[in-house]
Amino acid sequence: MNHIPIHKLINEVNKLSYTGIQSNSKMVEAGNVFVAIDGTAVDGHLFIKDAISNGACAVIGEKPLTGASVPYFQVENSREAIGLLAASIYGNPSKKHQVIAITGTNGKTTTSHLIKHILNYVGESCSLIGTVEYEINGQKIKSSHTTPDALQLQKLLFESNDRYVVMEASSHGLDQHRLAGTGVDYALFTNLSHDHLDYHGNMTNYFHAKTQLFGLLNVHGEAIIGNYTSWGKKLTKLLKQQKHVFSVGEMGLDDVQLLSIHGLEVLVKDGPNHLTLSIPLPGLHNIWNTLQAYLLAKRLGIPAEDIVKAIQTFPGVAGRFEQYQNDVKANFIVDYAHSPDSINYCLQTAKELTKGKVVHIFGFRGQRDRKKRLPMLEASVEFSDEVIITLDDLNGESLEGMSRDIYDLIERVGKGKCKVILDRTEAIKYAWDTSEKEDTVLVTGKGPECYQHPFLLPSRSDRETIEYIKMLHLSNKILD
Ligand SMILES: CC(=O)N[C@H]1[C@@H](OP(=O)(O)OP(=O)(O)OC[C@H]2O[C@@H](n3ccc(=O)[nH]c3=O)[C@H](O)[C@@H]2O)O[C@H](CO)[C@@H](O)[C@@H]1O[C@H](C)C(=O)N[C@@H](C)C(=O)N[C@H](CCC(=O)O)C(=O)O
Ligand SMILES: Nc1ncnc2c1ncn2[C@@H]1O[C@H](COP(=O)(O)OP(=O)(O)OP(=O)(O)O)[C@@H](O)[C@H]1O
Repeated sequence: MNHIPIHKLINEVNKLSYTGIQSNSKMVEAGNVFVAIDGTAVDGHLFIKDAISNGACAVIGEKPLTGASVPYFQVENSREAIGLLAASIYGNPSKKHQVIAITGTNGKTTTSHLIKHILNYVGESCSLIGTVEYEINGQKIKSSHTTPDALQLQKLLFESNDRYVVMEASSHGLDQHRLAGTGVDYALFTNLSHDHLDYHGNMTNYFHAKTQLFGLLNVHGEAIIGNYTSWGKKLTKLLKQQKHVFSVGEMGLDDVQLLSIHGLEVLVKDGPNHLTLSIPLPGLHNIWNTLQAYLLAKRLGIPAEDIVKAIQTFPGVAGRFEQYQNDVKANFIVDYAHSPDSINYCLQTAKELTKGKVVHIFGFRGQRDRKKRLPMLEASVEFSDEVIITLDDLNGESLEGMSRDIYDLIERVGKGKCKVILDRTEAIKYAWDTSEKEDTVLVTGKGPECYQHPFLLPSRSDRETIEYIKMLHLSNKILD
């Protein structure tokens, strides 16, 4: 246990041999060390007795304990202790990789996929750990969390034989020390805007959680900051004294400076050089994501011309401004936006691409940051011609409560533009039926992911619904 800072040790031991670590008493097996976590829902210290009766040979926790029948290590932070212990058990696996970790409210997934694509393009192997999936040694694994818990993360790092690991560091993950014991070589910050305040309480705490990533940087590690928001500028200022900081932005001081935009091409200044980059996905937000991936790749030593070519061949990410064009009806776009800022960016992008009207279909995720519902609707009303409010996952929130909230918000900021169709598939069908060829329908929510509850049409995701309606149309069936 000499790799974790121990405050107090009860029932001293000379040498402890153990068979594994567990933070859930129900999963403890003979010889495991049980780590008690004072969690967001329950206090794991309440389950110490259960863990011991299930065979725990030692316990780690934060709170004073008397009368334990096994050694008890009292530490400052149990979640951090798990990470440090797991890293040590697996032989500090982050050291065998170049670890690139990305944080920020939006853009983590897109930027991480871009980076992996560039690395693969130049023949490097790269693991990916993030929202859509984990990919280790070329094998895809279903993702449970954007940032896996400390035990799983260290296991993935251990199993990976890839030279590079690019991972998303969510604010929950950082706050819960899921990266403890991970040395980071490159830490990226994309942006910060209103999200997850149900967990963090306010923007200052949320920002603070994000900044923790930079404390994990190795001595020669580099910070790559999106300097295009006020939070990015604040972070640059904060880190500039002690870290190697590089930035993308609109100012002369930025290492990669955006000079001008010409459709899907941008002119940028990279040090003394000017170059033109083709941006593989529409929208200003994707310009920033691409420039950040470009700068990171430059810092890795990849020649600019290779990066430019790699970016041109980027296929995009499922559900991130994914377009479904057809010959008869509107252009449908499915997007993962679920914050006011991302809705803003997506709708403005859709508007720029559309000759006709822009219709926005979305809902509010149940049991998540209720304070973002109003600014989400405000953004939607401001940038679209028609808004259709529907359901997202309720996550246990009552349908009555959600409906009440929807109608209250429409009453406040709807400006006569909003229509409510609670069945998500019906909402999409309505937009299909009423749209014209020159219109755009933006459907935001879970992108390619399935919704929890079934809707009227036999499809589980927005993508499936659009494909189903298109198929119905093509086969000329009439749906009542
Ligand atoms: C709110 C939140 O983030 N919770 C995460 C947190 O749970 P927790 O430790 O606080 O759990 P808890 O239920 O309070 O229990 C406390 C402790 O008691 C233990 N226990 C409990 C019961 C028992 O009988 N015995 C026992 O030992 C539990 O195992 C736990 O160790 O730590 C767990 C281990 O890392 C996570 O699995 C869990 O994620 C939950 C499932 C979750 O949904 N998290 C989401 C919000 C999340 O993390 N999302 C971000 C992305 C966000 C985004 O950008 O969109 C992510 O990285 O995925
Ligand atoms: N740089 C950006 N700035 C603002 N919005 C963005 C940016 N990049 C992407 N978005 C928007 O946010 C959505 C989610 O993007 P992405 O999945 O890349 O971000 P993320 O940080 O991984 O999100 P999450 O944590 O919710 O998984 C996109 O579908 C798009 O609408």
